[in-house]
Amino acid sequence: MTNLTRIAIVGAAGRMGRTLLEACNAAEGVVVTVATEHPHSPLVDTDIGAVVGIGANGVLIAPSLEAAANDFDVLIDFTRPEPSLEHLAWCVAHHKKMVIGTTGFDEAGKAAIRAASETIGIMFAPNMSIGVNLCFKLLEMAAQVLGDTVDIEIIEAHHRYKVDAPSGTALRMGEVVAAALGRDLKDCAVYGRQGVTDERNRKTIGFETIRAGDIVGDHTVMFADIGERIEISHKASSRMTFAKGAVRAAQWLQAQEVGLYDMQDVLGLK
Ligand SMILES: NC(=O)C1=CN([C@@H]2O[C@H](COP(=O)(O)OP(=O)(O)OC[C@H]3O[C@@H](n4cnc5c(N)ncnc54)[C@H](O)[C@@H]3O)[C@@H](O)[C@H]2O)C=CC1
Ligand SMILES: O=C(O)C1=N[C@H](C(=O)O)C[C@H](O)C1
Repeated sequence: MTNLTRIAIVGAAGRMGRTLLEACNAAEGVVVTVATEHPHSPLVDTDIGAVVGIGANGVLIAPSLEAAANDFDVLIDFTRPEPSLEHLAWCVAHHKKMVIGTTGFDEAGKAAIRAASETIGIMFAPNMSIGVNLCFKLLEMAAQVLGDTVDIEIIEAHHRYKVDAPSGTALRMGEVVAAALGRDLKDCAVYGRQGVTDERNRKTIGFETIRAGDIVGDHTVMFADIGERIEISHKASSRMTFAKGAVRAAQWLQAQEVGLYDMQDVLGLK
């Protein structure tokens, strides 16, 4: 009986894919046995270790998961919603466990993930850093103590290449705060402001998005009253914090039954 977890990384040449390979390489008990990229990528058929700069490891980048059914235990997916849902369907068909870090799913995509978790084990989280998941707990406490007396604003900043807004983490922060206040985020979210806005409605939760340069990922939730304000902030300075969390999640998920889990489950924060 071995504790080795064999990992497949899809989107392996992306920003997170590359960092995941480095994280797996540095971790004990995991080995990357499968790597894929978009079928039109010029990197298909090249060695992923050589691409990432950690030295050739004999794992060639494949254009799909088609030939990989017997070659890994847990799939890690940080791509885009559309390919993630294709990978999800493949994992259901082949009874493979899946860690999903992709953000930007619509309601139908999230429903597909929930449905798939009746057949396979899935760990789905918009942010896999320990710090952000601790912040979710702090936010819950802050919202419960401060109640409806404060104005709540969520400010996030990311690199120029990010394609979804607000970030998945910012939206989850909004959900956590809204739930603690007995609100539904769908009814109280305000995304940006412009022109004549009228005075602020204290029951709303505002979102502001910054896209600039190479910012890895900053999130601040502001609880502002008259006379004082509290800010809970997290700033990621390296993608390795997300990658280490994803690798930890894959090892944890290997031992779990069918079901839908998040990073709070992995970290024992529930
Ligand atoms: N949950 C978390 O902790 C984190 C989540 N993310 C999310 O992860 C996602 C990816 O982020 P990045 O790595 O920055 O993006 P990226 O654009 O650098 O990487 C995505 C990769 O997926 C590849 N890809 C696209 N279609 C594919 C297919 N059919 N098969 C295989 N590969 C395919 C692309 O070619 C690209 O290399 C985003 O949704 C982002 O928001 C990012 C960081 C942390
Ligand atoms: O796209 C990114 O880079 C990140 N995306 C995640 C999100 O949308 O919350 C997590 C992290 O902040 C980096």
